Amino acid sequence: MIELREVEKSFQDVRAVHPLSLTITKGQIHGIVGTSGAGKSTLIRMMNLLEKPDKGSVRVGDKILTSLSEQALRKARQSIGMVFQQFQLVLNRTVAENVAMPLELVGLPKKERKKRVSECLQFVGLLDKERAYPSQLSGGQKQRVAIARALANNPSVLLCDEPTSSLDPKTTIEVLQVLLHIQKTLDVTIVIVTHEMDVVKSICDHVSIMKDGKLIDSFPIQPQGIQVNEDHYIEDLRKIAVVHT
Ligand SMILES: Nc1ncnc2c1ncn2[C@@H]1O[C@H](COP(=O)(O)OP(=O)(O)OP(=O)(O)O)[C@@H](O)[C@H]1O
Repeated sequence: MIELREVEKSFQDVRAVHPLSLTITKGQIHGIVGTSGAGKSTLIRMMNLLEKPDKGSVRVGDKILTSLSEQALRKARQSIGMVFQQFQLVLNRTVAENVAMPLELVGLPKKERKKRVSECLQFVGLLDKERAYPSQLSGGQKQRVAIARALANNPSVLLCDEPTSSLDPKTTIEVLQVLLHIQKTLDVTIVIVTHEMDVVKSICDHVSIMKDGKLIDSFPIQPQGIQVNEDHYIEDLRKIAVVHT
C-alpha cells in the first residue's frame, strides 16, 4: 500500500505538485494520467523519494519513507522497483549483468545472484537473451529487461514512468502483458504514469487524473484487457481519410 499525505513539490518558482493526498491499495494497477506538465512524473517520483516532497509524508507498506534516515531509505527502496520511459539500461553490460545490478548492491552471493537473474529473465520471457547487449534488443525487449531488473529484489511496489511511451503498439502489448502477469502472480502493487489512454483502459483498475499540479479525480475502473493494436490506429486514420475523386 502507498499512502501520500498532503505531499507537495515546487521547483524554484514552479509549483509542480500542489498539496495532495492519495492512497493506492495493495495489488492495484493504478494509472496516473494528465496533460504534459501536469505533475505526473513528479508525483510518481515522490513515491520512492527520488523527488523529496517539500511537505507531507509518503508511506509505502509499513515504512514512512519521509521519516527515514538516508541509510534506512536506501534499504526501504529495495522493495520499490522503478522503470522509466528510456529503459535506463547500462549499455556495456549484458542483459544478465543489468538484471544482476540491484542484487550486487545488496551483496547477494554470486551463485544466488545467477539463480535470481535467471528467474527474473524467465519471468519476462527473455532467458534466451541473457548474454545479449541492450543494443541487440527491440524496445519492448529492453523494457522487459528493465522490468526484470526492477523485480530482482522482490519489490512490493513497481513504479512505471511512461513505460510504453517509446514503444510501438506491438511492443507495448509485450510490456503490458508482463505488467499484468506481475499483478496476477507476484502480488506487486503497480503504478503507471502514462498519457496513453489505451494503456490505462487495458490494464489499470484505478485511475487518478492530474491537471496543473493538482489531483482532480481518482476512481476505480474496469480494465478492458489488452487492446493496443495497429488496426485500431489504421481504422482511426481511415475514418479521416480524404476521398479523392
Ligand atoms: N527538475 C525540475 N526542475 C525544474 N522544473 C521541473 C523539474 N521537474 C519538473 N519540473 C516542472 O514541474 C512541472 C511538472 O513536471 P512533471 O514532469 O512532473 O509533469 P508531467 O505531467 O510528468 O509532464 P510530462 O507528461 O510532459 O512528462 C512542469 O512545469 C515541469 O517543467
